[in-house]
Amino acid sequence: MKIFPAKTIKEIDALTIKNTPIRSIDLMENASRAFTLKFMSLIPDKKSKILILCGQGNNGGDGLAIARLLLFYGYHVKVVNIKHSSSSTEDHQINLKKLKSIGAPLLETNQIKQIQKEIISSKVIIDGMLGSGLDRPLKGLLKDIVECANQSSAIKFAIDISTGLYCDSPMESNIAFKADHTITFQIPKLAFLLPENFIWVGQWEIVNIGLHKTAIDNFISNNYYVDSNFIQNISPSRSKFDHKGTHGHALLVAGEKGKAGAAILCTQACLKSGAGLVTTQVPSKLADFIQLSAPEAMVIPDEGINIISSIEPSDKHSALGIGPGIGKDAITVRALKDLLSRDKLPPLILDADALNILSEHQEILDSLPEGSILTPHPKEFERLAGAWNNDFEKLELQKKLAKRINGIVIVKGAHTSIANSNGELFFNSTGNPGMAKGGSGDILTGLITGLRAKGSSALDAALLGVYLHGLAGDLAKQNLNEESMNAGDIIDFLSFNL
Ligand SMILES: NC(=O)C1=CN([C@@H]2O[C@H](COP(=O)(O)OP(=O)(O)OC[C@H]3O[C@@H](n4cnc5c(N)ncnc54)[C@H](OP(=O)(O)O)[C@@H]3O)[C@@H](O)[C@H]2O)[C@H](O)CC1
Ligand SMILES: [K+]
Repeated sequence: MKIFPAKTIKEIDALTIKNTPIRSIDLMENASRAFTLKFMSLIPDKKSKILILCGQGNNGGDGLAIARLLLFYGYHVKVVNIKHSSSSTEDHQINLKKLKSIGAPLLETNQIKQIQKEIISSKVIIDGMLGSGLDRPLKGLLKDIVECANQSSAIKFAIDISTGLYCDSPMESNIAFKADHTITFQIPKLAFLLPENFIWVGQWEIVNIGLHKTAIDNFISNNYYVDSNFIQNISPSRSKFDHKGTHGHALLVAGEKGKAGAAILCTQACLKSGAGLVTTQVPSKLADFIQLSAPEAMVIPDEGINIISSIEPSDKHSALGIGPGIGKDAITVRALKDLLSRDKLPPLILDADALNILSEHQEILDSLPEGSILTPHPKEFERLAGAWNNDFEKLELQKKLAKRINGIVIVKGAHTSIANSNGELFFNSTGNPGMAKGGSGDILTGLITGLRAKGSSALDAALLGVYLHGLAGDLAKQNLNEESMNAGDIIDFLSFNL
């Protein structure tokens, strides 16, 4: 699914109105109906007082239409038409007229005191003040209203996007409506995918409003939201006469004394990727643990008893994953440097301590072969790429690093982002906070290495690996809950059943 900036959404709107064809007021009605149905599924209680705060633009027009629909369904609604501007849009005016014609409880004012009184007495607040048309920081009346609403304990919903939040650029002032839920229209907004905006966005969901498909297809975007439809197009398949030799041979280099678990989890996850063969190289002391915990895998005991001392893939290895639990001993650093000085290498996946070694020896970053995949968590990413002032800047650093290595950079977290060297960004839709535990990253590395070994391109292996890893985490959560699920449980649920 493409992610578009506010400006493009406006253009898609206009093309939808022209080509569907549909009147602009009917598109607003579609959007308002879609919001209302989703809202009703989340708030079935019709007795609690719902306050709808409406601005003078089309976001406010949506708010007025939603009020009419909720009243129709028997909800207890009060509407405030906030007179923050002397003019309002045409569709706003039409919906205001309709609302008045049914005698809806309506307050039209620019008096903060009156609005405060309504906020204090409401159990649910719906924000229809400003949407994607925001073009300057909040101040004056709207700022006061947002501050007052944020102090209320009411459940808060944003129509399309919270008032005060830009769709695709950083906030200039640190104030926006603090939504618990955002119900957005058809196109995900970049702002929703960034950790710093979680306090304003809350849980967010997309509803379809009937935007013109060709218009969406024709606009180019560099940002994508990776959902199950997206993944279905890149999922690998097997054919009848395949054998283990046709599905690649993954080599993993992992573990040091005290970190056998990282190597075990990585190996077990790699075995779930569908790769034909999996070999894990570990310090010799750990070899038996791998053999016992992953009998399907082969093991190469390193000459180092407790550390990795050399990394020597052969022609038969079709991908090489390095890093989980390897430590940063000088001998291991040497082994990684020697590896990267070779002419011919299998596709690489680098994680954990391999990344920390790269951070401390930035010169070897430039010797990574084309198509390498780096999988840092935010702290590892900061060590590699430097600090950022806001999450938009972080995305720029991520794209820059992907370009520098001519490969893929995966920054892990909620909505893990994946950058390629063409300046494209992909945001994952699966996963949950229960996965933020030791070992989770080792599993991702094993899985992506296996997918790469099987023949997926670097980008596809990254997208598929991150998506399936998150999906398995979501299944583990369903069965065990976020607190009690362990990283190892994710492996049990790894599956290509989308
Ligand atoms: N395709 C869709 O997604 C559809 C979305 N819909 C809804 O429409 C809004 C966008 O509506 P729009 O009228 O373009 O914009 P807003 O309602 O967000 O803003 C209106 C005007 O408010 C002024 N403005 C901007 N920033 C501020 C501010 N900080 N303080 C005060 N006022 C502000 C500005 O006008 P000015 O004349 O004052 O400059 C804006 O133009 C979208 O979010 C959806 O909710 C449609 O209903 C259906 C299709
Ligand atoms: K809003």
